[in-house]
Amino acid sequence: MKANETLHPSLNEVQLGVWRIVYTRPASVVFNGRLPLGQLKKAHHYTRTYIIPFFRDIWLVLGAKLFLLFVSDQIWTGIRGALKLYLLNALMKEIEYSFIASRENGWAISRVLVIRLGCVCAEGMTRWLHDKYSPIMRTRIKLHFKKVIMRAHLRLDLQTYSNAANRPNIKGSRTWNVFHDLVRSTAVASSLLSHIALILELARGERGGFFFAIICVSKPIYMFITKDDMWSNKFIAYATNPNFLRSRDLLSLAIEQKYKQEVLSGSLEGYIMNEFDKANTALKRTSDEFPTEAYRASRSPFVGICTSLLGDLPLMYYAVNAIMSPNTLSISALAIHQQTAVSIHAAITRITHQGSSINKNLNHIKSLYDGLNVRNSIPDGKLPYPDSGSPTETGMAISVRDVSFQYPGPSGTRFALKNVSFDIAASSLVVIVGANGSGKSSLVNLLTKLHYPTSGTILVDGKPMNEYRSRDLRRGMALLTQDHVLFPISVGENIAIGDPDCEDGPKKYECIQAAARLGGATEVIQKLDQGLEDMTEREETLCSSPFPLPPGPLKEIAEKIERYTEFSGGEVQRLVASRTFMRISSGKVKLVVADEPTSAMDPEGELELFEALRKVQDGMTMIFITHRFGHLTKHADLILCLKDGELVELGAHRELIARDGEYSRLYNIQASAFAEDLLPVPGLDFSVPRSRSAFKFEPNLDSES
Ligand SMILES: Nc1ncnc2c1ncn2[C@@H]1O[C@H](COP(=O)(O)OP(=O)(O)OP(=O)(O)O)[C@@H](O)[C@H]1O
Repeated sequence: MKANETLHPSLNEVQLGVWRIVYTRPASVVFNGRLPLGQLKKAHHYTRTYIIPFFRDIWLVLGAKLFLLFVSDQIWTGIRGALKLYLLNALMKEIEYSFIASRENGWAISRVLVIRLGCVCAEGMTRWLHDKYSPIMRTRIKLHFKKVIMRAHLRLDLQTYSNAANRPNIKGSRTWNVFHDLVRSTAVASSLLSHIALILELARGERGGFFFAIICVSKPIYMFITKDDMWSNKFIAYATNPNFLRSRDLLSLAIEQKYKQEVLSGSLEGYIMNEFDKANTALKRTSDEFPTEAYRASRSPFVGICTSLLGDLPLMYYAVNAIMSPNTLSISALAIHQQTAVSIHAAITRITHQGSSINKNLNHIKSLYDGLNVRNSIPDGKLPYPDSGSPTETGMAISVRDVSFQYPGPSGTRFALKNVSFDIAASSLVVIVGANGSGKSSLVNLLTKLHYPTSGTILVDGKPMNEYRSRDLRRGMALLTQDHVLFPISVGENIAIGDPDCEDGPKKYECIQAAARLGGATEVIQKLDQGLEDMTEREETLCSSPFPLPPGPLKEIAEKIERYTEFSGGEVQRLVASRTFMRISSGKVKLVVADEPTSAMDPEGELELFEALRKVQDGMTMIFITHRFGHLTKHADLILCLKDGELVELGAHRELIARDGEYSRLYNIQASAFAEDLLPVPGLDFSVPRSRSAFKFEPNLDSES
């Protein structure tokens, strides 16, 4: 936010040291004579749509017995404090009475003692039950909601998924905490109510007791009233001080690994330290404490002094009372009142904390259930693919009719594609070229139904794409991009997952080996300790003590557990390409799309991959995106040349060279750099450069044309 921007009337702002805090104004607490109907309606809607389904699901997962056990345990936890205080009060009174009256009072004391002991035993018993059954309940709830959340994530298409608001913003492990927190609110509420009941009960039995009770609860009430609104409302805090921001950036330059190489090679150590000192000197005495700390330091001492004085008020009252009219209040009453006041204070504090955590928890539940009901933005059809009308022996035929496309959300403000039309014949080899940002990837995202055109139509085998079942259509496609990654599973499964329907057995193993060969990954796998069984990177599994492990056998075990194989960018692309060949081996693929899948590969690997793909092309349409003009462009049946989201040229290589337009311009930029260095290579139907590190392109094409 800029300094001169005016603030919305619903917001307040305050500067604390280097931080600017903008927060929503607290809602008016003054009752204006009308029921806050809007709020009530909202609460009703929330309860019906989110809270009841959440608790119903948990009831079903836990079963009635465990559910009720948990809830009653929480209520008991809430009231047992007040009950114990009540019994303590009774006990102290009886003891006091026997002292003052110098009379034996054994029976009454024993009776109260036995009840209190029963209460303490019940407390121990419920704690044991809680410890025994909580892990069972926690596991059941977590597992159930993990599955629900996974399903909610998996069912969303890419276009819908890219909007973070459509994704459940909660982890399975968090659901237990949400449930626990919500039920704990009943414990806090019952604790507050039972302590209030206790203090009223105590007040009833003493002369002046009621006034004394009010004095005892004055501190928690005062703290509740003077509670700070800023942090309990929605707020943002952002650093505005340029010197603070600079010193923070310089710190990250010094300590973050990603900058290390450049800092070292540029000998920037001295510069960074000097600049850091300069920024800190310029910061002068402006506090860079975290906003909450800075706020605490900025508060007036008045509230703190009043709070402490109110805490001591019961003692003062008792002392004055003892001087003025002795014997009106008992010592035990003072102790119990004080203790009750402390408990009420604790309950009120917990209720205020609970308020913000309830809000957070309700938002988690909302995002969970909303996530389950989000409608995918890409329409799904009913037709199976390939349907009875599609030719079985040939690849996918595609027609793009006047398609324009704009990415959803704030980032997609301009059209990535504008009025694009073309036809791709079944089983043809198509290459898409164009400068960076010209719309190549966006186009294949539409052809593979990962995104959906803003306007226009795409026909697949003569029928609109959205008439087919998305799942079937995607099964008939294989997409290979430079961004594809290895999954956190074994290397073998990373390849096998290309054809998830392939049944385990020797045939599957052979298919994996063949796919690895075609993807150029055989050597990569041979280098691994456990071959196909090797694990790729995975989520951390090690849980160790918070102290750093000293060198020794324990550390060695920990290192072994954390070990996984790291692959270079080119090796990852070879393994991912193998996955695509595995997919192709399923026999269901009718369209292969490769979006610069060899960007990190060496020239030999790239050449082999393109050759392997062309060899298996039979019965499939293939679309390649490339910046490198050469083997692919020469053999392409159709080249689509994009510029600024528009299809500016289409045709075969020679036609486009002859046209002397955008394609020819891009081609000549590359060709001119290497044309003189090329020699024909025997055994290949096109020439490759003499040097393996040289950029490959197709020689003599101009002269041929
Ligand atoms: N997820 C996205 N959200 C919003 N805009 C996007 C998104 N992806 C791409 N764009 C925009 O769409 C336009 C076309 O991008 P696209 O990735 O299709 O180009 P490209 O030709 O594949 O580029 P490159 O050669 O660099 O891979 C660009 O202006 C880009 O900024």
